[in-house]
Amino acid sequence: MAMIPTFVKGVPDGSETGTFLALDLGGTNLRVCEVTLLGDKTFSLRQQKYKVSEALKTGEVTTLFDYLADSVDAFLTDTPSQGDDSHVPHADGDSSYVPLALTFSFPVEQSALDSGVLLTWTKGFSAKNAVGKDVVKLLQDAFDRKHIHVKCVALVNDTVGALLSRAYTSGGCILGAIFGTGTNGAYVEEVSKITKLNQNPTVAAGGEMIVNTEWGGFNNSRSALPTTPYDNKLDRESINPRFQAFEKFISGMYLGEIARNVILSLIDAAPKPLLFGGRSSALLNKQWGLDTAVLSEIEEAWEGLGRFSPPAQGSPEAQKEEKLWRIQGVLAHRLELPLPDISLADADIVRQVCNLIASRAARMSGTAVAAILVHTERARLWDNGEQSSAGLKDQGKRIGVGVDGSLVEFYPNFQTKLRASLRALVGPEVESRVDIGMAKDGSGAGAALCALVAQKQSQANHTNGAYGYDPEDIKVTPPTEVAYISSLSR
Ligand SMILES: Nc1ncnc2c1ncn2[C@@H]1O[C@H](COP(=O)(O)OP(=O)(O)OP(=O)(O)O)[C@@H](O)[C@H]1O
Repeated sequence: MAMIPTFVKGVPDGSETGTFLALDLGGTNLRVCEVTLLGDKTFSLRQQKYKVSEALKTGEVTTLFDYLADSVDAFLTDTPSQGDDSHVPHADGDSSYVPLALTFSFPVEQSALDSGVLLTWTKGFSAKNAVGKDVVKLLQDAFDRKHIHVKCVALVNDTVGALLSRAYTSGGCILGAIFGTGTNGAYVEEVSKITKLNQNPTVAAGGEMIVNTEWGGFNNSRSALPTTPYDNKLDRESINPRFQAFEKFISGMYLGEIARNVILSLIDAAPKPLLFGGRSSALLNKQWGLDTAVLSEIEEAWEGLGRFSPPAQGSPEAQKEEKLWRIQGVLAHRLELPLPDISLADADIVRQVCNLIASRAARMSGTAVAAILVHTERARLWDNGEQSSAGLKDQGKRIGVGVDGSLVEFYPNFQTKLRASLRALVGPEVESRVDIGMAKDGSGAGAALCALVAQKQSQANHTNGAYGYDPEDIKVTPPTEVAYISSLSR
C-alpha cells in the first residue's frame, strides 16, 4: 500500500472557525462548496454539483482542469451569496485571491500541504499527461490561464476530509474511510513511525500526522485474497488491470459489474440456462450496464426498506412471494427485461447473488478498519494463538471512525455487516467502543479544515514555524481578510 504522508498534523476538536472554498473531484461527482466552520462542532455549507463527462475523464488533462476552474468561476458568479455568513477570506498575504482547498480523491504523493504528484488514475479516470504532475499546479495554472482570482492553498484526499470533518463534528476521530465509487482510508499516525518523512526537514519529529493508506491498492499482488472468475473478468476488462485489487472487491464502481458478470454466467450456463430462460437484455450485455444502486434497490425490495416499506405481511410463504414480486418488478425495470422472462425463482437467485457480493464487500471493509485498529495498537488480532479483544492503547476509550460514500450510506445493512466482520476480528470489547459515523459533506468541511491548516501554516511560517493545528492559536479569520463572494465574482 502507498501509505502517503499528508502533511496534516493533528486533528480538529470542533472549535475552529472560518469560511473557505472547496473543490471536490470524486469518482462520480464534482462539487464546489463554500463552507463556514462555526466553531461549535457545526458548519454551514453552500454547494453546487457539476457533471464530469467521460470525454473529460479520458481526454487531455488541461481540458479537465480548465473545466474544474470554470466550475469554480461559475459557482462564484452564479450561486447567490447567503448574506453575512458567506464571507470568504482572501488567501493569506494576497488580498486579491480567494483561498481554495482541492479535495482530490486519487493517489497522490504529497510533498507539502499544497503540492502533490499524481501517482496513477483510478475509478475510470485516465486523463492524458497527468500522471507525474503536481495537481495543485495543474489547477492553479488553469485558474491563472483564465484570470480567475482563486488560489489553491491545500490538497486534500477525501479520506482525510472525512477524518477531519468527523473529528470536527464529534470531537475526535482516528480513521476516515470512503466507501463510494472507490474505497480508501486515512488514519492518525505517530510522526516518529513514518519512516518516509525521515529526510523531510520541514517536519518536526514529534506529534502525529494523518497518513493516506490508499488501501484500495491492497492485494494488487493477489497473494492475500482469493479471486473468482467474475472478479478476474472485471479486472481484465477494466482500464487499470491488476491495480486497485482491494477496491475492485468493495466499491460502488465495481459491485454492479461483478453482479452483471455472475448474472450473465448464469444466463449462459450449460447445458441449461439457470436464469431468465437464457435471455439477456442490451443493458445487461453492456459493460458497466448494472449500477450498484440497482443491487441496493433489490436488497431494499427484499428487506421492505425505502420505497418498499412497510415490509411484506402474512405467512412466511406469502411474505417471500410478495418480496420476490417486488424484486421481479425491479429487475424488469432496471435490467430492461420483459416481465414474463423473470420467474420468482430467478428473482430469488439474483437477490442472493447481490447479497453475496455486497456481504463480501462489507466484510472486507471491516477487515480494513480492523487493520487500522491493530496497527495503531487499539486492538490485537491473535495473541499466542488466541483471539484477544483487549484494547492495547487508549483502553476503555471511544474510537472515532468517520465514513462517507453512497455505498456505506445507502446500501442496506452495509454497516451492520462491516461491524460484524470488525467484531469477529478485534473482539466484541474493542468493536463496541468503535463509533462509526457518517462524515456527511466530509470532503467540503474537511477541505475547509485543511485550508485552515494551510492558513495557519502560512502565518506560522512568518512567526515561529509551528505546524498544523495548535489548539491555543487556531481561531483566525480576521475581519479585514474577508470579502463577499458576490463581490469577488465581479
Ligand atoms: N443507493 C446506492 N447504493 C449503493 N451504491 C450506490 C447507490 N447510489 C450510488 N451508488 C454507487 O456509489 C458510487 C458513487 O459514490 P459517491 O456518491 O460516494 O461518489 P463519489 O464521492 O464521487 O465517490 P468517491 O468518494 O469514491 O470518489 C457509484 O459507483 C454508484 O454506483
